Amino acid sequence: MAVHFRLWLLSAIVISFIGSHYSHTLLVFSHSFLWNAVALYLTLQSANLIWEIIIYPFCFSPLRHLPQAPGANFLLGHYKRIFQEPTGEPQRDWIDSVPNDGVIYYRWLLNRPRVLITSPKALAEVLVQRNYEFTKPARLRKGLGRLLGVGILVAEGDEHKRQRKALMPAFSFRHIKDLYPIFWSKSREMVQAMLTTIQSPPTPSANTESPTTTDPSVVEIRDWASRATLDIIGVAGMGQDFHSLADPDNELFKTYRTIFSPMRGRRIFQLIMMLLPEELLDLLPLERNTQIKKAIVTIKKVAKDLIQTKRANLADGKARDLDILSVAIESGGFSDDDLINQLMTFLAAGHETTASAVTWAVYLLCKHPDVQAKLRDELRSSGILTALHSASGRNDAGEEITSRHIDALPYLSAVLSESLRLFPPVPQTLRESPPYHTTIANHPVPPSTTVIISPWAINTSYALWGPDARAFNPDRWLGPGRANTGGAESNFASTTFLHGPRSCIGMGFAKGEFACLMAALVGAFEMRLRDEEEEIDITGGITARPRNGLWVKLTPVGQ
Ligand code: HEM
Repeated sequence: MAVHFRLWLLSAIVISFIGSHYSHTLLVFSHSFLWNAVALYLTLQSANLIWEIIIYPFCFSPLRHLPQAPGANFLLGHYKRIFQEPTGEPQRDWIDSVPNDGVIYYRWLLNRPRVLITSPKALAEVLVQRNYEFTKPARLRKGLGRLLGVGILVAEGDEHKRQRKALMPAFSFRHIKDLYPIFWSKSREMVQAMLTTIQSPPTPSANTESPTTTDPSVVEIRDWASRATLDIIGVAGMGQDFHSLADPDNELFKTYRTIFSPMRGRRIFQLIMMLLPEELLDLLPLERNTQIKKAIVTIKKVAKDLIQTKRANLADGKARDLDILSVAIESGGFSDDDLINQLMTFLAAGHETTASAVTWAVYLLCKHPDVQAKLRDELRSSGILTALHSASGRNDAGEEITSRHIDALPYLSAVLSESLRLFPPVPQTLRESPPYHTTIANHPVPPSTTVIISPWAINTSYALWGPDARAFNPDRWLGPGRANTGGAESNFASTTFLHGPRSCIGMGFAKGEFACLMAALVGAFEMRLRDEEEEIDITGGITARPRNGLWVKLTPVGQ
């Protein structure tokens, strides 16, 4: 759009200039260069819009021959559904209802093209074989970079490869396994703090966002999960405890809560973001802009302090750590500004996602009390409950809980895999085809077309998961050879963490902390929804969440 704008403006100026100096037949307003240029620019721009919105999509685009989602409007495309429904929901429907062989075509507002990837083969092509050809769209990079830092999440090509290589040691298999005692001790801290809260009279800061709750045993799960995961990424990823579990008024936590909370008019804001030139968007006097600018100052300050402390520790010759920050500093590949950006990325990407996973797992367990009870039985017979409830935090054998104990719980693993399948915390992500004509699954795709990867849709596709694709069935992950596949034929049937060189670098970290947090929650409490009949309204930008939070009634259980 920006290129076209400049191109048309330049053409109008050049034609007006030639007209006013050499050939008056080119002029509409014979005596004014300026008016002539304006008239020409508007004409060219209108012609271009008619071409882009109507003529090209309906008469020339090769995408018009692809299987198409039904119900499009002449000008709005499929945008009405996309606007009204939770992220990924229309795609979840289309993937099952539109016969296709790897891709589906639909149209965003003003018929902007979208190619939805549906088959494992096409996913492998875009995410693995040709990963660096299909980049993140510039607008997405700018939007993410603004909030999450210009770090590994938004880097492309060789720069991405370099950053990933430098950071990988912090995510090695062995190192992640060594972090389990931290995950477990924070999980215990969380349930102990919850226990204290539900046993004391309600206060505004204990049951946050709870204007209506009078029952102290009802808590908002997402809030607690976010505090726990923020503390975990602090301790395990950066060597510093933010203490947001102990102090819900912690500034960093409150900052993230503000920027990640579902905001009024989010869809409208997103729409403005997509349509306005980025430079203009930043200048608008919107409350959201003010919030983000304030948040960035706070987060950058925290990141800067972390770097200074870590550098001082390293200079004092204190023991070398393998946390993300130490690894990044010691790689020597990042300036201080780069480090701040990486920390911003890991702080946000590393806690909001897992908090979302915990929220949805608790939701599913409330909806399926039989599964919840069976899981608690497994935890009890493994000795985890003893460790959870004992003052020392050790099990009957006097051991502290490590990856060896958590990884030996097949039903826990099955429940979590099934929950991550049905409610992937990142419901959708985008790519852009290269700036030349290409193909996906042998179908022609025009330059710079937006490509949609929808874990929300793929993970519940009937074609990939069979007739019970949308049911909560942890048992599908049990039995020989099923622990990693859930019985699906392809690894690409689940895209919760994506695949390939840009898959989630924190997957092992996330799975470890998720398992510990859920083991502690289920071990400590019997959980029921506050309103059993309430339909959950899903919202979310980067991560999916219940619009009004997840309010759960907790009843403490013994060993
Ligand atoms: C259940 C929890 C999580 C889920 C579902 C999740 C999901 C994802 C997904 C889908 C992506 C790819 C985004 C894209 O390319 O469009 C991603 C990337 C990433 N995630 Fe996670 N994530 C989780 C937890 C974490 C944690 C705990 C960390 C850090 C400790 C982390 C750090 C990152 C980073 C740095 C990237 C960018 C990787 C790259 O581009 O090379 N994530 N995550």
